[in-house]
Amino acid sequence: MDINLIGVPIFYGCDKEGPQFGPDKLREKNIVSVLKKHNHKVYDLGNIHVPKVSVKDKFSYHSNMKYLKPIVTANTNLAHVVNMSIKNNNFPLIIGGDHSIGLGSISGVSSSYKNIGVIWLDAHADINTHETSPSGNVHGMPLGASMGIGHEDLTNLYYGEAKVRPENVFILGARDIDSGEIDLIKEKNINVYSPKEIREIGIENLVNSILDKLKANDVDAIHLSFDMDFIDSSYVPGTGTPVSNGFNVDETKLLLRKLVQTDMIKSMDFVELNTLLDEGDRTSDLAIEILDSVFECIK
Ligand SMILES: NC(=[NH2+])NCCC[C@H](N)C(=O)O
Ligand SMILES: [Mn+2]
Ligand SMILES: [Mn+2]
Repeated sequence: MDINLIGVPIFYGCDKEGPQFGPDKLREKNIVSVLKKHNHKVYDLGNIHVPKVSVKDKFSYHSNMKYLKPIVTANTNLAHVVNMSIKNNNFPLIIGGDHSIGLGSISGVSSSYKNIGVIWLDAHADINTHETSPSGNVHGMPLGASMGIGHEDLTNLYYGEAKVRPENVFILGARDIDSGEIDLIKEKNINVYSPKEIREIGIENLVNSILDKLKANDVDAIHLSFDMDFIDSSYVPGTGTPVSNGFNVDETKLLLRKLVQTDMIKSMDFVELNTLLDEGDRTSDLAIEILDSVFECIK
């Protein structure tokens, strides 16, 4: 596999400094050589430009979407790089940054395929809108916006259509869901599995059933979006919104490896590493360990 490493040094979506250092931290930890170990060619495309705006302008663009304008700009740039990466037959590995960048990634991926699936590994559902969000943080909105739900500045990103059909979205590991999101999950019949439900079904059974459903829906590629807070909070001090009752490290690796072994995953986000909150380099080292394990299984 020819991998394009794409960094997105942004924290505007979570309104907490730290995630912007994620891409360079992983480079410092030799992410490129770790990926190359598994016989991939790796091209580091560098970091997407993120416009600098002052904290004073947080609410200047919208009253319940903080830093909206620079988020839209950075994500539009990201979408185009991701689209070109796939058109050139590469595998884009997008390193965050906060999870607002899922919108740019998915917009780029969806331009390259007819009908994509999205598997979102996260303690959160990230389907809030400006109307339901309790925080005004855009990193809680990208998956909803990708399905065409929310404010038009987000839903029209890169091109003016929904990027993924709700029936092709699978949220795994969710255990901290806001009330507006619960309503939306019911209304749109979105597939959500908590860690407890995944353990009951079994990791392998779940992956098989997701793949069967996506194939029945005629999906031609799957985008995998991995939020570090998917993992239980006891293992990931270096993430902005940690949640307990998550998977341990081995379960996480097993799930990710089973997912990529389907050969349907054609792009991946890795987000919400906050180096400023980390205990030493514990979470950064774990990030490397997980990516090492995942890319060992990608052909
Ligand atoms: N990508 C994340 N870590 N998202 C956390 C979202 C938290 C909360 N649901 C909100 O919308 O504010
Ligand atoms: Mn998230
Ligand atoms: Mn999350």
